[in-house]
Amino acid sequence: MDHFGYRTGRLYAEDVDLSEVAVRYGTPAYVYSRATIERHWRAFDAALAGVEHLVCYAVKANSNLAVLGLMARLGSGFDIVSVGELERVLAAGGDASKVVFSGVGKREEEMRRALEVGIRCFNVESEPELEHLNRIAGALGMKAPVSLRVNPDVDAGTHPYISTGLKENKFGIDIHQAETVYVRAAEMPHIEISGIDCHIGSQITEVTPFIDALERVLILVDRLYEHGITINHLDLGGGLGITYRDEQPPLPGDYLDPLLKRLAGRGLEVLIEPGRAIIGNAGVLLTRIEYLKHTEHKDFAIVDAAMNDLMRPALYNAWQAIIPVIPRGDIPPRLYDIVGPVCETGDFLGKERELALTEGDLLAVRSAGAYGFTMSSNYNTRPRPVELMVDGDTVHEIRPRERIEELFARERLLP
Ligand SMILES: Cc1ncc(COP(=O)(O)O)c(C=O)c1O
Ligand SMILES: N[C@@H](CCCC[NH3+])C(=O)O
Repeated sequence: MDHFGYRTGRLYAEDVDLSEVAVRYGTPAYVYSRATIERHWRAFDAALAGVEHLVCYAVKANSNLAVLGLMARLGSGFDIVSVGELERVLAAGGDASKVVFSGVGKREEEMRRALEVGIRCFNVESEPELEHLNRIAGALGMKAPVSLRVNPDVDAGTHPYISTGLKENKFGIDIHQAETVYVRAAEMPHIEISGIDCHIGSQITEVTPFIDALERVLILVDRLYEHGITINHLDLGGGLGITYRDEQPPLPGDYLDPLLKRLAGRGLEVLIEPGRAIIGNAGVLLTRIEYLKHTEHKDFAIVDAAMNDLMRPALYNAWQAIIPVIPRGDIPPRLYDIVGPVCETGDFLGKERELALTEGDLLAVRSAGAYGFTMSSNYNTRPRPVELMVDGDTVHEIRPRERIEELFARERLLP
């Protein structure tokens, strides 16, 4: 459930008319809804209310400081993959002791900074990384809290580019090797084993892969007890999908209940790392039609947003709903490819969409809150869009549109 919908023939975010937003702030523009973000976060938190838990929002999904600040005020934890994300969390008022650090390639300075600020846990993804962390923590005279991210070899049934829990993926430690690595970790003087972590992929719309992964992880937990290794927390990762088109992913409670049942009586704290399911449907990308181009074979709506602003369609052939901000009934619909101005054939936001359009009309690309702005670029020297947060009837400009001069301000001519 989100807070976007039509009122008197116009698309609103909460109590704000998006056609007015487009006039005031220009297009393209990312618009997020605070009420939607908070509702989604609370749904995860409530689903875990019966156990000790921490919802660690996956910062990569949308890392604007205003978004992170909302999470911090809700008491959220954070899943980060770089020191850059860590600094954002801290700048937004996030609590370092609620941060978990994932990622296959953590650099030395990143580990050091994370240790210094006292993060909750490192999700270690390989044995060399573990050894490295042990050395760095030792040099600082500290112990690093660790969970190993295990790769359970489970098919998450998602796009191959966003599946992470298959044995051929680069992520995590093969579940069959994890026992040995845990035993080694237990012998390392500057490593403190805290938990076990498992993230199998993104945009997962069934519960079964999560259950399969958990069952494999629990076998490992039992074997670790036999070695005298105690696990305090279980990090179930993120990955719950959203409705882009007609997918019907489980609600947070329906996804977590069967997992909690399998954990009953174990006394493990539960961590989760949702990103997309919190922020994905809490954002839209507003764009205006520059030209309608009719060829013998196709009709194109050329809009002012492009693949550099929203990369998912080009990168994954992802389908995201594209709807008019002010639907019109005065002309018949046609099948349009909605394309941007970038010089790439892959620069499309949607293909073969049935829409009634004229030049100057506004469109909203839905489900753009997650992996939208964070994956954007300046390709073709295009300033990235303004980001706006709607809160009731108020609009906050949470990142102004970039200015062209800023894009090359750090570059230098040769002498
Ligand atoms: C380690 C880790 N945790 C959490 C997430 C968040 O995933 P999602 O946005 O699908 O919930 C990701 C991204 O897939 C990830 O790599
Ligand atoms: N960027 C991907 C999700 C990747 C998740 C990161 N592990 C998407 O837009 O669907």
